[in-house]
Amino acid sequence: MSELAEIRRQLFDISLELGAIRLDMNFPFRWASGYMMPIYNDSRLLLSRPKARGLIAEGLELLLRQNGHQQVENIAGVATGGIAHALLLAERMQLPMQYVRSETKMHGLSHKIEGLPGSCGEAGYKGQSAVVIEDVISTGESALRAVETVRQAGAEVKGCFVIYSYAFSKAEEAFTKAGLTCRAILSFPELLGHVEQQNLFRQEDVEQLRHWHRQPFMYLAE
Ligand SMILES: O=P(O)(O)OC[C@H]1O[C@H](OP(=O)(O)OP(=O)(O)O)[C@H](O)[C@@H]1O
Ligand SMILES: O=C(O)c1cc(=O)[nH]c(=O)[nH]1
Repeated sequence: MSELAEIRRQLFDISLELGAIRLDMNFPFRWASGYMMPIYNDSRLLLSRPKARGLIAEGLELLLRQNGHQQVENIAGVATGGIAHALLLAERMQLPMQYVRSETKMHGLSHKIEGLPGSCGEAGYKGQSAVVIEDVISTGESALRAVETVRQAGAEVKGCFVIYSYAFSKAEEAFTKAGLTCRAILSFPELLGHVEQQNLFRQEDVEQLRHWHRQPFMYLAE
């Protein structure tokens, strides 16, 4: 088993043990995008386990290396879900870290990006490279908004790296349009493989989820 596959296996095990991944076909969860969906992954729960924190830092660094970005100069987390994960990676790689708010702060120093030294003006990154770290990718809108903010602040964004992605084609197309790759340690199709192999969900739930994933944005319209 590759190093990343082993990290993936352990992170799925911990997520399922913690109850971070929840299914409810009858009372769906409201997502940030407003859609009501039958599954929710609270990846923030992983932060409660030192073991998971280590695996996340290792997994993100491996993904960066696999994609040739080990020389990146900045790690930027998407607020709020991506902040802690970005910090874990920045600490491991001993790199500067920032986080990107969804809205500009309306008091204090009026920042949208926190952690940039100097005036944090439009060109705060001064042409340096950055990667954007997010916890979950559903539609990809939150991460791509942060990418745009980091670009506007003068960074060359090398890619987006995340803990868990639903791997929807809608998100993949949005990243392609933004000229960016998004790589995840864990994905929904891998989750289904993991739970099926270990018989962790009822087979009818697995089938329903597989069906849902083909046309997720039609879920309640069916
Ligand atoms: O790909 P998307 O469709 O944008 O959805 C994913 C986003 O949703 C969640 O954030 P949420 O807005 O719930 O806030 P939080 O990070 O502050 O918990 C998650 O942390 C991602 O940022
Ligand atoms: O799209 C979302 O809001 C979302 C989905 C999910 O599974 N987990 C999460 O934290 N956010």
